[in-house]
Amino acid sequence: MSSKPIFLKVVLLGDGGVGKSSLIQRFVSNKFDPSMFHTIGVEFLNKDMEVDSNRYTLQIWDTAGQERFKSLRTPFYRGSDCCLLTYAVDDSQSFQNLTMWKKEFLYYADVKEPDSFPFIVIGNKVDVPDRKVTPEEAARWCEENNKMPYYETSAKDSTNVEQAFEAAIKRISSLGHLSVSKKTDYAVDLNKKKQSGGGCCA
Ligand SMILES: Nc1nc2c(ncn2[C@@H]2O[C@H](COP(=O)(O)OP(=O)(O)OP(=O)(O)O)[C@@H](O)[C@H]2O)c(=O)[nH]1
Repeated sequence: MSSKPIFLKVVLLGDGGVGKSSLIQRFVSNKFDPSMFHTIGVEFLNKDMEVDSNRYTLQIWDTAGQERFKSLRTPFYRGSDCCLLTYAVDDSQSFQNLTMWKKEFLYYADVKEPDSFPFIVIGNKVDVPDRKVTPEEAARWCEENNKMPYYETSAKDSTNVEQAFEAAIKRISSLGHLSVSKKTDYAVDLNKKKQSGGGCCA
């Protein structure tokens, strides 16, 4: 096992309300809050993980999906090792917007080689019975977009949440992105900034 954890910056993008904050909360704290409020700007949380006998520190950035917060989130895309494009399976529009989210990320993160950048696609809220996006549709989109790995998750009941983050690490590794020297100290610690009352970092 490696002695020092490998640091990776992971960013979640997707429409407002698809469950990005909830997925992160489930992954980091194993909790689910049904009254989660919209994120303003960005925030991040760290989580240590072991995959294939290597230790990692994931710095997971939660971004505000609502359009009005675009200028607050885009400065934080740079330096990302992986982007988790997230939609909700009961919200067709959020699935259709994946192409927009991918473009936004590639542009503002200033990715030089888009075809080999590690993306993962997450279809969240799979616990909801009334789904609007089929797994086949999602798989097709992923296939057409450099064969991005695809996970259907539920932050509510924990389905596939850990697996999706593990897949992110494996995707980074398989696309050869682990060779970049990693620093643990460059990110600014931002306070929670939910509309529910936390400080705002915008
Ligand atoms: N049924 C169900 N509800 C979920 C799930 N994940 C999130 N939710 C609910 O969906 C709503 C929005 O969740 P958030 O995590 O705030 O969504 P977000 O993508 O972070 O939204 P923004 O901060 O606006 O970008 C909340 O009421 C959550 O409780 C899930 O897996 N299943």
